[in-house]
Amino acid sequence: MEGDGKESAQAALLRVRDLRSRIAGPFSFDLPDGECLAVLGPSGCGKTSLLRMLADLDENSGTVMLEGRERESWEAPAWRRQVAYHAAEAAWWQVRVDSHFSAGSLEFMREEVTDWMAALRLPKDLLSAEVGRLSTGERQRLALVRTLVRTLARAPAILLLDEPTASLDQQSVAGVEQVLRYWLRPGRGMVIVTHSEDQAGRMAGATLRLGGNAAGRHASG
Ligand SMILES: Nc1ncnc2c1ncn2[C@@H]1O[C@H](COP(=O)(O)OP(=O)(O)OP(=O)(O)O)[C@@H](O)[C@H]1O
Repeated sequence: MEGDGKESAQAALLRVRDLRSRIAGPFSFDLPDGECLAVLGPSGCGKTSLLRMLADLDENSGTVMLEGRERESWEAPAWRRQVAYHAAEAAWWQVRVDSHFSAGSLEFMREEVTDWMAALRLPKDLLSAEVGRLSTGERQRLALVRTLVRTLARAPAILLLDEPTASLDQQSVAGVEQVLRYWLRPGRGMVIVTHSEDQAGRMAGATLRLGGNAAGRHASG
């Protein structure tokens, strides 16, 4: 995996060149099909900004291509369905957990959701629980289930994960990583922001290290 205009040996699922906003970048890298890129760097260096630009949630310039197709040729809602941003702190706006899933999706994806809940060490009845009674860690893991359900029927699909295990215990971290590894397969790619070198080593084929001034550059394998 590399940036800087050179062709990567493996076809890039996501290609990023000179992506920047007024606060972060420029960023250039290739994400090969079926791979995970870890983004590391000190607080405030622009990691969240990078993910939000990739998802086209914040104003940005530069080139982003998915499967060789420029982002500008996608309708914005279609792009955000294929390139899903998973925030460090997910928003919950309904009383019950299951009200946050689109109609029928939990039933349709029952098998996968059951597997994920088990791997994430979440009792199945939490899906019908009230959000207000959940612990922080339960909310965090349920938010991941929500994001995964959103992406499951998409191809290609990119998952942009902002510190998905930030406040979790070791067993829950292992569960999240297991679920993410299961999710990653041909036609999919993942960018994970983490403060853990160990997690980057376990999850990612390449690492993008950002400097301290929101100016990061190229991925190194
Ligand atoms: N809307 C905004 N307007 C101005 N500055 C912003 C805005 N959003 C973020 N910033 C600044 O841009 C820089 C990068 O923020 P960003 O959230 O991307 O950092 P980060 O690397 O994800 O940090 P952390 O590890 O603490 O989550 C920070 O200095 C932040 O204060």
